[in-house]
This record gives sequence, structure tokens and C-alpha cells, in this order.
Amino acid sequence: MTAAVSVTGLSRGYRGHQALTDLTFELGTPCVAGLLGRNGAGKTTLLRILAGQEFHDSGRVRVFGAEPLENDAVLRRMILVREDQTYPDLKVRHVPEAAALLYPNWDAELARTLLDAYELPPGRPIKKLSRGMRTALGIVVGLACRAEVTLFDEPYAGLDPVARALFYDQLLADYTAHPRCIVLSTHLIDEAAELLDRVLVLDRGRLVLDAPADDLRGAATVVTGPADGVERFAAGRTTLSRRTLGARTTAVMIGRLDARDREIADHLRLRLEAVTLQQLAVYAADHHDQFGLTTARAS
Ligand SMILES: Nc1ncnc2c1ncn2[C@@H]1O[C@H](COP(=O)(O)OP(=O)(O)OP(=O)(O)O)[C@@H](O)[C@H]1O
Repeated sequence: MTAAVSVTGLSRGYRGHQALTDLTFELGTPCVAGLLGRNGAGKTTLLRILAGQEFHDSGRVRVFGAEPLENDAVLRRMILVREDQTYPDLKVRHVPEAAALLYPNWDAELARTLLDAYELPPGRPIKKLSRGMRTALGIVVGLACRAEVTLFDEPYAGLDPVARALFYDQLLADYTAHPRCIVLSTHLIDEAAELLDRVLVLDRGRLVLDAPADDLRGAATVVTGPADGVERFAAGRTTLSRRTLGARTTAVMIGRLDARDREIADHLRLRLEAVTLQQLAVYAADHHDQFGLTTARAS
């Protein structure tokens, strides 16, 4: 895998507030990476810096080996789709024409299909579209431009579940046919979980988790049952949280379980449930020192 994006020691502060602190990671291509984190964690700031739309204070950012800021050659190979995207005074039908001039890999056929699928009225001025329709238009451009580095910053605002499902399906289909480097910043982790092959979690501007999604699936388990059984099962394991209600305890434990562990759990009458990526991202933010997950690097 080639590194499409490479970030080393990246920091960005705003008047005394540190938005990003010493981030280091690489994204290979092809890959679909989920950029996760709570409000204000620094996701938009990071994506804007990657897209050459914002300065950083220190560290190094490279996209295809070059600094993206004010670098047209690099910027033509990437796109950042944002919720609050501003468009010039255009009608919907003008957007594909304009995008075709900007993006060398623009697929007019795919754009037509997506505009139809999202039922975007060609003659309507963009300013008069509903919030969800404007979001859908961003998705159309983001997918049909087939930029080698495609950054989606919360591409769901105002979209109903059907439209979101359409986005996931189209993203997966187009990525499979045209593999590239896609980054999705999202709060709806579990919805997008199946798409992701890499997970990055930011917490207060720091990268607290960077791992292949497959390594995270099954990396932690919710164990529920009689308190003494849970305690016995927990012995020797790293436990992230423990809650007891009456005679029942629920604990979250790190580490993969094998067949023998499952037998023991069964014997102790414990229920085991895999922790979802969404929950893992929350735990990673709160307990990243205990996670001990390997940091992924593009090779
Ligand atoms: N132009 C700016 N001036 C001052 N502070 C800023 C600016 N841009 C971002 N910040 C601050 O930097 C931090 C990170 O903001 P950012 O928008 O990157 O977070 P985010 O993870 O995208 O959040 P959300 O999920 O809410 O969109 C926040 O505390 C925000 O207030």
C-alpha cells in the first residue's frame, strides 16, 4: 500500500486553545478510514489542514508526498466535502458541469445516477435546496469526482436513514470499482462500521486510537451476569468499566475471547456481547492508556 496521506507531529492552536496536538499517522491507499471523535475533538480542523484549506502551526503534512497547502497539483487529486459547504449562485444542473472542469476523474454518468437517486431537482437553485438535499448534493460531488483522496466531513447532516443507506451503498460500490483513499468523519460509527477498514479516534485534539477496523472487532466484550461470576471471569483481564445493579454486574473487558473463555463464561452463566466500534471509540477516548492496540501504519 502506498501512503496517500502522511502526517507527522501535526499541531494547530487557536488563540491559546490547542485544537490538534502532535498527530502522527499515515493513510495508505486504497482504504476507507473512519475519523471519529466527540464534538470539538478536532476532526474538521484536521480534514481542513489535509485539504490545504487551513494552516498548521507545526509538524508536517504530505498528500502524495507533497505539502497540500496552495498546491494545485495535489488539490486536484483530492476533495473535502463538508456539511456547511458553500456553493456559488448555481442551479443543481450546473454543478456537474462545473465539477467536470475541476476534477479530472469526474464521472458524469455516476453523477446523473446519484442526482436521480437523491431526487435533486435540476432546475432548482442550490440556495433553495433543503438541508438534506444540499448534503446529498455534496455526496454526489464527493463520489462522482472520484478524487484519489476523498474526505467527507460528517456527510449525513439532514439526511434521512434511506438517503444515508443509499450513500453507504454507493460509496461501497464505487470504492470497490475504483479503490482510493476515503476518510469519513462521523458520529454514526456503527452505521458506517461495515465500510471501514481503518479507525482513527481523536480526543481533545490527540490521536488516541489508530487501528485496522478488523483488529477492533471483537477487541472488547461486555460481560453480564451474577456479580461473583463476572468477578471470577474478570480476574487477570483488563476491565474498562464495571457496573453493578442488584445481583447483576456488567463489565467491559479488553481482549479477544477464545473457545475456552466462552466455555468458562457459559459455565458461570455470563452473557457475552461484542463491544461495537461506536462504544470502542468512546472507551478509547476515556481509557486509551489501557487499550494497548497497535498503531496502524501504511506500508
Ligand atoms: N477558527 C477557529 N477559531 C477558534 N477556534 C476554533 C476554530 N476552528 C476550530 N476551533 C476550535 O478547535 C476545536 C476543534 O474544532 P473542530 O471543528 O475541528 O472539531 P470537530 O471534531 O470537527 O467537532 P464537531 O464534531 O463538533 O464538528 C474546537 O474547540 C473548536 O472550537
